[in-house]
Amino acid sequence: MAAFLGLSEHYERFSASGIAQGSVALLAVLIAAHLGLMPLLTRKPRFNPKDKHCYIGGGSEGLGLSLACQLAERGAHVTIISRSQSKLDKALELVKANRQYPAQIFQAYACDLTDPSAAASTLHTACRAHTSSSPDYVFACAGGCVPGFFTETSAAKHWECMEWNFRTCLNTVHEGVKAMKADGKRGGRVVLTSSVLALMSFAGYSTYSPSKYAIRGLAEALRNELQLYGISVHLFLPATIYSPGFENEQRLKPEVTKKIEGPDEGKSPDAVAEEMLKGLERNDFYITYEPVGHMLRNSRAITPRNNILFDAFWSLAGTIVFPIWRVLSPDGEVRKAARAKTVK
Ligand SMILES: NC(=O)C1=CN([C@@H]2O[C@H](COP(=O)(O)OP(=O)(O)OC[C@H]3O[C@@H](n4cnc5c(N)ncnc54)[C@H](OP(=O)(O)O)[C@@H]3O)[C@@H](O)[C@H]2O)C=CC1
Ligand SMILES: CCCCCCCCCCCCCCCC(=O)[C@@H](N)CO
Repeated sequence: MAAFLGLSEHYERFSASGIAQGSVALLAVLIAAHLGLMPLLTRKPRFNPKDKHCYIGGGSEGLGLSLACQLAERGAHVTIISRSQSKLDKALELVKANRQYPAQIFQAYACDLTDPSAAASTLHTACRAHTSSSPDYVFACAGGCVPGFFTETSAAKHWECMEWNFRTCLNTVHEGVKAMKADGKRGGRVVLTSSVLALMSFAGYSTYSPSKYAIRGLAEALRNELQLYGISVHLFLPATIYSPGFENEQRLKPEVTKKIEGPDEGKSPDAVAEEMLKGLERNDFYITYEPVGHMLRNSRAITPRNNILFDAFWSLAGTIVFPIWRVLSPDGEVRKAARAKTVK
């Protein structure tokens, strides 16, 4: 066909040229990146909580408490925060039961993390028991869900849910990162708890999903920016967790919402906390642990396409273009700035 069109000569010249060889090399790099080989080339410090100060916002129940116990079991110093002192007292006993060695420090502080100044003073107080004035790993787990139909939920309640999830996360992480930066601590980690409902949403979650999408947005910006200080950022995206919080939300949940999320099996807080730790060991940025999460993380989920054909093309183009651009521009520029120490 090419010969018929008189193109064979052009083809031979093209294939011998640097452009063709360069393209093949670029394609090979792309495929390697997509196979997940890039992390092998850019080695990050391994996640090991032993002897580390792990600071958990929302650690007296559910996911945060399970996480606190598992971190204690792995030899970490653990601080848990929540609003209610009575829940904290009970929780701290459970955390202490996982002690591995006498010098492990376990603390619990009552604080409403929606309040930025209370969040700040609590973090600094917790660090006083330690040699370093910043925690090593910060986990933002506080929050919850008030499902309901959009118009049947007051605008004030919508905003309250935003504060409950986004503000508690923001305040915890903001203070933790400022302290790490002031200490010049590298190798710190920040884990933001969002939900699979930050990758798709449907009826009943108009109060909740926006706050979880906001956390996802924060994680995206911080993953890039905190390379300035050598801090890794992770976004945890769990599906249903059978926690005390979930029992409350079930009482308010419209039937239609229950039907839609019916196929989701759900897991215990212990099992979900274990999945978070596995994700941290893999050094994943978006941590998902079941097929629904993996599919949502890699697709446009239930968002309708404008045009199936064009959108399939743009989807493929984006999958190729953005990972390259990320390395060259956002990550490249931030790392360059970090090396040049131009950032104050
Ligand atoms: N359960 C689920 O199906 C899912 C949950 N998630 C998310 O995972 C996280 C944990 O959920 P889950 O384990 O179910 O939650 P729980 O309600 O079981 O526990 C939440 C914890 O956060 C604390 N907390 C809540 N609000 C505040 C606040 N303002 N300041 C300080 N501490 C607070 C609670 O203590 P206290 O009340 O004493 O303050 C408690 O210790 C949440 O962010 C949730 O949105 C994500 C996906 C699914
Ligand atoms: C054949 C098709 C298979 C696809 C199945 C899709 C199942 C939908 C899963 C929705 C899961 C929603 C979890 C909500 C978690 C959460 O954040 C709330 N509980 C708030 O706390």
